[in-house]
Amino acid sequence: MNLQGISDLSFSKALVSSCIVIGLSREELFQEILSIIEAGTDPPATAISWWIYYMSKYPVVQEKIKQELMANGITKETYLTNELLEKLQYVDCVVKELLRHAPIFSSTMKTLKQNDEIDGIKLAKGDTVLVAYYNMHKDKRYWKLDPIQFIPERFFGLDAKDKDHHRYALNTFGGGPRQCMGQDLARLLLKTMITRLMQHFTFVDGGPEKNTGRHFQLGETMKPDMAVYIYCD
Ligand code: HEM
Repeated sequence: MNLQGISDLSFSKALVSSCIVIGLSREELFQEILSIIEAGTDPPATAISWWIYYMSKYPVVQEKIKQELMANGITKETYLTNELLEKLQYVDCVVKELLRHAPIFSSTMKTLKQNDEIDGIKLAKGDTVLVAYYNMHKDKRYWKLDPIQFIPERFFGLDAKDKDHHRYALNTFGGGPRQCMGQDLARLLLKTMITRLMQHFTFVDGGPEKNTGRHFQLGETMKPDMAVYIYCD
């Protein structure tokens, strides 16, 4: 799609007014809108794919989510509200563990605005640093429970061993002024989708040969290589 392609759409006039107000060119504003649409669709969809993969490997987690839904009176017919979702603490931890575990974006790049030094390594203004989220999320130095395992309980309850993890050990949405602007929406979206899907389905492992969990890059994010059976509840 190019600018010409949207010139007849009704929001075209609003677009031009917005450009004037915020001081962006029409082209720049258009690119901003495109990046929000792209950033807002592919990453959550990838995250849900990974969640389905992990659920197929960890049936006990699915069972616990379903138990939490039942304990809160949530059935297939229940209309999900914010108040209801807020009660689902175990699902919260599943989302957190998913975002720790899944390599949706495995890293980000940052350019230094001033000279610095990290662990004795001298860095100069203008240097580019790769921040490897995925490595930090799986680094045994920062996690008390085995970081390779999918364990939502590490964040949950009185005995949550990794509740007070190093603040940078879990960094799915980046940091600083360019961190993900959609992170609250993404968490809400994931929690809602997980709850809805668990009301209706159970995911079963398609076997080690097809349901490998190896990741491959497609578009901007890392997708899972998976094959699961889906049973309607
Ligand atoms: C699970 C879902 C998501 C993940 C894992 C994710 C992750 C990220 C990451 C890692 C960055 C780069 C941060 C950095 O370099 O410091 C980013 C940027 C961004 N994200 Fe997300 N994101 C998700 C969902 C969303 C949603 C739902 C939206 C919008 C509706 C969104 C909008 C954006 C935008 C606009 C940026 C660029 C910010 C900038 O450059 O100033 N993201 N996201």
